[in-house]
Amino acid sequence: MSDFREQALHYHAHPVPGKISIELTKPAETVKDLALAYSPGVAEPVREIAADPANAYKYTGKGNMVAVISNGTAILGLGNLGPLASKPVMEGKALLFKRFAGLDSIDIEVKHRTTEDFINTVANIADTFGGINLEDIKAPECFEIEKALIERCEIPVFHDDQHGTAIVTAAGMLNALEIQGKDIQDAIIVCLGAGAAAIACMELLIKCGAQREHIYMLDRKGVIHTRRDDLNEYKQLFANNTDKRTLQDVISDADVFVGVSGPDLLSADDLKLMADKPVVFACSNPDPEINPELAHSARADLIMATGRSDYPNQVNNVLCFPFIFRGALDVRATAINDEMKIAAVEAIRSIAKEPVPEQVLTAAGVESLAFGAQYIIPKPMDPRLLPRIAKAVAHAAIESGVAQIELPANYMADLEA
Ligand SMILES: NC(=O)C1=CN([C@@H]2O[C@H](COP(=O)(O)OP(=O)(O)OC[C@H]3O[C@@H](n4cnc5c(N)ncnc54)[C@H](OP(=O)(O)O)[C@@H]3O)[C@@H](O)[C@H]2O)C=CC1
Ligand SMILES: CC(=O)C(=O)O
Ligand SMILES: [Mg+2]
Repeated sequence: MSDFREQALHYHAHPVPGKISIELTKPAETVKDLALAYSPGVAEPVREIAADPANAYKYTGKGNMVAVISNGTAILGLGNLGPLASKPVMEGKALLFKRFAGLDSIDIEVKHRTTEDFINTVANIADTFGGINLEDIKAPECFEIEKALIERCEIPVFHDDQHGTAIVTAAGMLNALEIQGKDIQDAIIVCLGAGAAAIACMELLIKCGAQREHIYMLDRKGVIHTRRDDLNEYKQLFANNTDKRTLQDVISDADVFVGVSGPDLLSADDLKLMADKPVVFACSNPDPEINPELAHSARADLIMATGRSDYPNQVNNVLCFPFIFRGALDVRATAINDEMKIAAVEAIRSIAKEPVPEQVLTAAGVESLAFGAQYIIPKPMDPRLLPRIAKAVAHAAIESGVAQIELPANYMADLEA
């Protein structure tokens, strides 16, 4: 493990510190080049944009640029370690935007005193970008922040830990339940965690058919129930009228466990209490709520997923955010709405049921992958994710009335071939 720690630190430090840099898209070698790129030539697009702000999409990188913005209050499952400490994660998200969707992305870590300060800072710089990906901002402030920024910004604002996680969780969950022969409408669901990811995951599972009264949500104080007087308005939506108080109370005979809380909070004994053929998504990063080896040794009839790349079934928002922004930006969507989110869920789900390309097997280092307990969801390096999700999302944006331009003819056709 310490070897892996050394490798991770070395990866981040060499050959240059960090994971992203800026590249030029125009020649800048000659006097003529500089006259076009800077003074006097740059004045021409300035005048065009001043006359019509939409020209920023024609003459600048705005339309292909996403800002990854955090205040570092919920860095993965590591907690509130501040804005600067979140920078490796935010650079990582920028790397993933570029690698998987060709989107330019820059990380911005914001130090602030009040939530209003944060909102003002982001709203005041929003026009620079084609979209804003909020990241690792803790609940409940994240809900107020996202709502205010959606109202104030003309570009899509998307809190990835809420909606990216929810989309991937829903896609994986529907597939896992199908494999286990269970219907989401009947499933008893335990959600450990009641923050950004938890609330959004459960709301989307409800939109996909789960029954709100079948969901038991827990925070650090235990089960969220109607007699608690310490619940914020978001937790209140999941308050059960129940006498159950502990994880052990609610996990007995549960069909599903979703962990979006912290490391090692689910024991093998807890797992043994679950119903036959359970589904366990232990999504806390970097360390899941239960170690997969421990979980599989406790239950042979289990479908297990984590947020990590080094185990089967990676339920991680990387399967969503690069591609949903690609589709949204390509039709200049003003928002990422529920229709676009559901389109992403269906696109992700369907890919897992199809034969897996050779290059994915090679990248995953396995000989075969087929829809089943060890493969409920596509791998992030699957080249079908980009065209399929982006296209589904762009069409959903057009059909739901938030797109500002039509899709180009044959959109993504070369990548789908
Ligand atoms: N795999 C993936 O794609 C993703 C995984 N995650 C993971 O989900 C986790 C939460 O992230 P996020 O929602 O953004 O963070 P938040 O800070 O918004 O929420 C954290 C929640 O976890 C609860 N929690 C923490 N420790 C415990 C504990 N010991 N027992 C019970 N509940 C606990 C907190 O309870 P309380 O309300 O009482 O403080 C809170 O409700 C992280 O580990 C993160 O890595 C998040 C996004 C994506
Ligand atoms: C994956 C991710 O966004 C998180 O763990 O916070
Ligand atoms: Mg995150």
